[in-house]
Amino acid sequence: MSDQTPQVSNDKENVHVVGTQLQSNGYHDSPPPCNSEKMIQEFLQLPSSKAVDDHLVEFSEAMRTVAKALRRVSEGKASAQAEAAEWKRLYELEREWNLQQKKKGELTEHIKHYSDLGNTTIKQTDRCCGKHGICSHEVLQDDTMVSKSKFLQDLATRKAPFKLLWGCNGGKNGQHKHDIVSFEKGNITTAARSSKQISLKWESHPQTVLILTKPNSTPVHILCAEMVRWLRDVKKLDVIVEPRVKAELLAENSYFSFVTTWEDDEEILLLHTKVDLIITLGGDGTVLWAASMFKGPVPPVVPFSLGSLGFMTPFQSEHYRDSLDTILRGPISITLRHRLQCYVIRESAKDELDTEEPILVLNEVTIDRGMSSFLTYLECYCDNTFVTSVQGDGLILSTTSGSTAYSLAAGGSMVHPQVPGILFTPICPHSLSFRPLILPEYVTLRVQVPFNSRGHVWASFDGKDRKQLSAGDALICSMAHWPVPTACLVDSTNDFLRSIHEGLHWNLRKSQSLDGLR
Ligand SMILES: NC(=O)c1ccc[n+]([C@@H]2O[C@H](COP(=O)([O-])OP(=O)(O)OC[C@H]3O[C@@H](n4cnc5c(N)ncnc54)[C@H](O)[C@@H]3O)[C@@H](O)[C@H]2O)c1
Ligand SMILES: Nc1ncnc2c1ncn2[C@@H]1O[C@H](COP(=O)(O)OP(=O)(O)OP(=O)(O)O)[C@@H](O)[C@H]1O
Repeated sequence: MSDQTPQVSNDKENVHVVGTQLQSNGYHDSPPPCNSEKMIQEFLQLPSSKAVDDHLVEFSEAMRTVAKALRRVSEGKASAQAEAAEWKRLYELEREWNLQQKKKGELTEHIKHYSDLGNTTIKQTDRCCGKHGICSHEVLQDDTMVSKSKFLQDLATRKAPFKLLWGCNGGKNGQHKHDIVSFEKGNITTAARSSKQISLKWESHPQTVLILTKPNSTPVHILCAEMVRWLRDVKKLDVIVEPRVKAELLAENSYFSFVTTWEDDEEILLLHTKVDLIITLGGDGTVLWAASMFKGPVPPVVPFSLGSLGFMTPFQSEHYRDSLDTILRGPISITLRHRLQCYVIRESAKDELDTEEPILVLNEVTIDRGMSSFLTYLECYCDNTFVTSVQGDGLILSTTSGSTAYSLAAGGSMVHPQVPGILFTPICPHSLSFRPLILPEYVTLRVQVPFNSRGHVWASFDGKDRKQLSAGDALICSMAHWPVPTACLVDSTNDFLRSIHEGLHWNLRKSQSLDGLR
């Protein structure tokens, strides 16, 4: 009771103030000044005061409804934008598929052969396996561009076909199953899983190798020259290198004149139609570089370690002959590393289809505050649902391959690269309750810079190509349809575990001793 007394007297003051203000506004008469609790109680019972309370309650309810409606409108707009972008992407895939189908009839003998094996585009997922559950790869071919490209014409015309098999190192027991969930006889089971170790089996000998090298490194240059000789003299293969590397090789010895390269960056778009195998000499950055050169399908990548960490580079350069012998013979275990496809939509865009060129990332797209000292303020949507606002240094949307890179440093989980998913990891969030998320691979994420954002933010793609995003701009991100197949030293799981142990010293701890125990 003694606790309540001061509260009543506070109410008394409040009531007096409210009553006076209302009188001056002319809504109703104010109660007389009161000196006792009894009078206050009586006053509170007055119908006029109740009417004021009702007004206030009604007013605050109305404000809440308006706030809810505004929020729904903004969420609705963002989800409509995300949906439109998704429709555009699907439309483009459809168009691309139709074009390929049209061209198939005109293609040369060997392209027909590839095409007959099947196709792995999004529209083809239900048709990509033969009756033995064996998937074949897709060959995208643009004859007009190929005919313009002299260096590609000079190369052997036939690209080595291969099959992809899901199972244990291509063994007979494992086959790719499309139906992960089965409901035979009304019982739902998940007995058949799709993500078994994938194995690549050549159907004819690979003929063309693209070598990509880390620049400005003497050991890399020496190894590259030696490897090119061996591939040509012993393995009788065609070798393509970057223009910079060809110049370096020719400066060393005119013997290397057989090595081909491209003159025009447009020709890079066609490399996938001729290259059987990509060899990278460098670190993880060189693998990212190789992936970034291919905006569509990517030939299998064999990453040799000549960097400092080498998380994605399991092959040792000293043993390159043995490793390449094994790989050229096949079958090889591969990791299909998923990529993310990112679009920027500017505030000034005419409509949701007016996006900038898509950028594919193997590790992650990061949206951060750059040089700005303000907190980033980002509104995030997943398909049609508002996820959260990020207030902190930024946000990382990462692939599972990238889970061991920047996302890991920001507190994200390490995820096996064969797990399909998108990691949503905040960078230094100014909140005690923000934890990283892992979202399923089929979602489309939208990161919106709201109009009340205090500054610009910056998007970077695998640590490169920074783009400024201003208020009203948005970034759309979803899983790309073109993964990066990387050759494994042993298999996906063994390589991943070895990398986290050797590269990151994961869970390194001295063993407990038995000393002192009875
Ligand atoms: N705080 C951080 O950890 C931080 C900050 C910026 C960028 N990065 C990472 O650097 C990447 C760019 O790599 P780079 O080599 O061109 O730049 P870089 O030369 O700055 O090297 C970054 C380091 O990250 C390692 N790395 C790259 N990808 C990895 C992966 N998937 N798993 C484990 N480690 C990986 C590299 O080996 C290298 O040691 C970005 O994609 C980003 O993930 C990390
Ligand atoms: N072919 C290339 N052309 C241009 N730049 C490249 C090429 N290959 C790699 N780079 C860039 O060179 C830088 C260093 O390469 P990389 O990361 O492979 O070497 P590292 O730093 O010694 O190794 P690690 O990543 O294992 O620490 C990266 O920023 C990468 O993007």
